[in-house]
Amino acid sequence: MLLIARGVLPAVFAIAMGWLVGAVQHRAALAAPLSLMGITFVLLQVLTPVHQAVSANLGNRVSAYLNDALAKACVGPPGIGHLEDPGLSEDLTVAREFDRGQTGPPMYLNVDFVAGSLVELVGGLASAIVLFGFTWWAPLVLVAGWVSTHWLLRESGVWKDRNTAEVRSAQRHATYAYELAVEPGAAKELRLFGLADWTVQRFTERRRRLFELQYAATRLRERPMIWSLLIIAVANGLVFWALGAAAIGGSLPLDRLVVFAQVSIGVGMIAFGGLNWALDGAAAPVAAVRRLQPAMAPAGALPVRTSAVDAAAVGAVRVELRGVRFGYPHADRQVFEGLDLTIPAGSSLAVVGQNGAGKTTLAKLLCRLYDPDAGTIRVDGADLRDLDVDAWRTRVTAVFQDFLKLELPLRDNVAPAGAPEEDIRAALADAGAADLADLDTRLATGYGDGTDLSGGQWQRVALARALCAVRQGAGLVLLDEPTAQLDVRGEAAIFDRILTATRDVTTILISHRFSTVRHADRICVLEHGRVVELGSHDELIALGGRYRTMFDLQAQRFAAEVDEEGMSYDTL
Ligand SMILES: Nc1ncnc2c1ncn2[C@@H]1O[C@H](COP(=O)(O)OP(=O)(O)OP(=O)(O)O)[C@@H](O)[C@H]1O
Repeated sequence: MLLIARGVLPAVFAIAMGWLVGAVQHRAALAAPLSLMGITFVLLQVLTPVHQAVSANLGNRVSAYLNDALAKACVGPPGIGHLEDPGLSEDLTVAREFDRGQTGPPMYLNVDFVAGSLVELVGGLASAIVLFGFTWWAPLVLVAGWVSTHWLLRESGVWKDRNTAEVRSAQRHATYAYELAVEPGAAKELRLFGLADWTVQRFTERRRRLFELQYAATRLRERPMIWSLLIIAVANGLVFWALGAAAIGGSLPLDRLVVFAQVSIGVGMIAFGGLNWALDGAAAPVAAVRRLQPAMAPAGALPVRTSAVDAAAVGAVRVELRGVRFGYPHADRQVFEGLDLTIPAGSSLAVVGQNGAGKTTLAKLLCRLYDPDAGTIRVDGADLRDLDVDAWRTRVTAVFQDFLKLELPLRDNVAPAGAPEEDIRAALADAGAADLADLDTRLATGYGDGTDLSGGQWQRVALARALCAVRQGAGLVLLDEPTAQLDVRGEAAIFDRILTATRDVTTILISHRFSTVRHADRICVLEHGRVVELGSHDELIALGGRYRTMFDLQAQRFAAEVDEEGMSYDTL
């Protein structure tokens, strides 16, 4: 309504002006035409800022809708393949970054442009309708002339090529360099390794490339420009010639001439303005989100079998992997090529192997973040794919290497889904973090009551989260380098407590530290996607194979340590 009202006002103003001229000519009363002119003028002034506010609001709502839709598309799938899929990452960048204003106006401005341009379109059409009062062909000629500019100049649209791979890739790199520059996480090493200038240069280069692409797309191409000018000149020449001829011939009185001359100019509002460009700018993130939604769902999907088994069991879990084959999507290398492994319920298994051997991938498969390409993973005899994913995930818990640091109070970091306070405190104590902070202290700086933790302290919190989940019923615990950031003293002390706390559940410990590994009931050595050795520490040492070699290598570098207080640590 607002849009149409604003659009027709210029035509109404032209009519009022003609009425006023006629009234002056015929010495009639001026009050009515003057009032109409006044009201129209005031409305024109008032409606513009109102309209801008409404369209900015609409733009913000569109942004919020897109952000919501993207968040749901990312979080919705039960697996995580869609977030690690290189084929989706460029769309993800466009969809995520659209409102930062780096690659085009933010959504609220785009929507304002679109709304403003639609007002002009309505205004031009309203003028054309009034012009029918002069003659039938004049508005048709003018509208055709001005509409042709949309078609002819469309080719020069700012972001006509916005969705090309080159634009998206330049955009992604520019964003990456920008984040490196502004995020605190990268600040230390950027400075230490002298990368600050490189980052700025990289950002500037990518931005320049984006501007070049933008300019190339914007550049008015000569031929369509000349055609546009010609068509518009001919159309306006014809109409104004006809208006002049009619006025001179006496068939068009002055008041009508004033109206028709004004609306003839007004039809020009239809011309190619910011509409196409703004529509492109507003449409690109919408298109990216709409492409992502259907693409992400299958990439992160975990097929549900019809014969779903209830996973609401309790106690330690028995895990069996048979002939498991797995490769990450789009990767040319298989991580597992027929992995066989059995982990009895209530036992602890340490997994060792070189970097990239697949230890973390094994943990991801057991959490069912991915399904194997072939083979089966059975828990307590049931195929993991037959279990309800959410129910299974209440039975498995993990500390990953890149564990989550929630900007929430310590209490919520330990029990994100809630747990009795005594369990939270006990879990913190088991992780050696009993005195870390008050449970209600927010673990983030930048808040009045917040505090940040050291790397090792954060690791204890992540450990406490897993141990708290054990108290809530998890039967399988995956610990991926759970003590990597702890000091030797802390590690030795905590490890015993972890073993006690996880005594009744099945534990899989991934570690390069043989001082912790040796405590596990059994140790498995992963190599080239297979188990090459399996047994207790003593058995594998006696075997004299891969484990023995790795153990001896580390043993040469670590002797029993005695600190300044005379305490000795069994580092190996
Ligand atoms: N998201 C991913 N997409 C593609 N390939 C991946 C992905 N994550 C891991 N890989 C590859 O899978 C292989 C196994 O990785 P994984 O992280 O399981 O090794 P790891 O044994 O845990 O290594 P580390 O000891 O360094 O932690 C590696 O070759 C790695 O490059």
